Amino acid sequence: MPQTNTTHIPLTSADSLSEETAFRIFRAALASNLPVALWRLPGTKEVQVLVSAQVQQNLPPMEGPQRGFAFCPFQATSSTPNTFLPADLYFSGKADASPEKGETELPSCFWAYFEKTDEKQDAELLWPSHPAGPVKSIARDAFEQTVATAVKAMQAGCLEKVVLSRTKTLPLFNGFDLLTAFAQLTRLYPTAFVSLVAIPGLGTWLGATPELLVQIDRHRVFRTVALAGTQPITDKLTPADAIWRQKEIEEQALVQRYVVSCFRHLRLREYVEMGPRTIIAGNLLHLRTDFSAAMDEVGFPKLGTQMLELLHPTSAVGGMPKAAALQMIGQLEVHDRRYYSGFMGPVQLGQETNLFVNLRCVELGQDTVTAYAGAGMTADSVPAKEWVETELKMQTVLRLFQASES
Ligand SMILES: C=C(O[C@@H]1C=C(C(=O)O)C=C[C@H]1O)C(=O)O
Repeated sequence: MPQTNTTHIPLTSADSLSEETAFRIFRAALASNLPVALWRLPGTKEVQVLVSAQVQQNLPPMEGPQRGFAFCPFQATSSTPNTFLPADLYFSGKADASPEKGETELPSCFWAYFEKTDEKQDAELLWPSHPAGPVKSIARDAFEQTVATAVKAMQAGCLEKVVLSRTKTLPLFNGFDLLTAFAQLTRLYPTAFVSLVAIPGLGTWLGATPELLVQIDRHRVFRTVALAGTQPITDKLTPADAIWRQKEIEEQALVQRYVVSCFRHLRLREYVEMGPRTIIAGNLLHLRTDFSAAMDEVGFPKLGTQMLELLHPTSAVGGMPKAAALQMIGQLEVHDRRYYSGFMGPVQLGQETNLFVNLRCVELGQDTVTAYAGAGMTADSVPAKEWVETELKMQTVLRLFQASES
């Protein structure tokens, strides 16, 4: 079992045994070059894992019957396609559960590695990376100039909000261990969706996101959120004491209105809206409005699939109006976002679908780690503050790579 130095939630021995089974499955999938997803849902302890014999490029309906894991980019291209990993092997991480097989048999080499990995835990894991290598990064001055350009466009009334992102690539430190990093994130961020996805030819992504995109629970209740507005947590500040500036209130209200516009588009009125309230996400506070609708009662049995199509990319990662914001992102960002600010998560596993926006994440190269983070800009944005905000967001995961930064 990998050593972790952050143990906020003590694991019982049954938990650590099933975590170890999930990790063994993950290692065997990497060794046999198979697509694999490992995750821990917010507020739960179980580490779940899924392996596929091969990936599909079309997403099935989110309401079933197909079970699997969706992994989709910000914008699909030939080098970053939408992917769906069918659940050819799924382990729920529950203490009394055993791995369940799906439709397609995994190759025998997977089972050979699965038996073997027990003794060879320390063998170095080789994970897939994107064939084009790390994306471009931007220097502070240039980023701030870019923000200033966007602010001018918003002051001129061309658009209301745009989310601009940047990246930072560091060399990986000696002795970096992928599964230890995953385990550390699960302990550090009990309310985040913690994930590690490795897909041959596409790359390996690790993250702890606070943002739900689409949930369909076992009672067929649909949920989504409008998350935006950011401030750092300080020692004295509890969510109840947080004071928000007009800029953040407006920024979050734009996302909230965007979600409402998606419901309106479907002519659905009977949804429940709660908030906004302040929530904690690692070292940051955000404003969040929660939405829900009982799909069958409101006469929208496919609401999850329909809303997913309308929501992504939300104005929490794109902007408002959407088309103008996406165009500006294409013009001003120097990197391809790949799977950052896309969405991912289990589909119809444990009778639920849970898709999250891929934020607070890093992409792993063979000997590099690239963090991605963005911030919502409005006409009132101050470039230097937006740089700091993206730095803080990157720290959510990059703090595990501190040895890389020295
Ligand atoms: C874009 C990111 O986060 C999003 C943008 C936020 C903001 O602009 O305040 C807050 C939360 C997220 O919806 C990111 O983490 O990279």
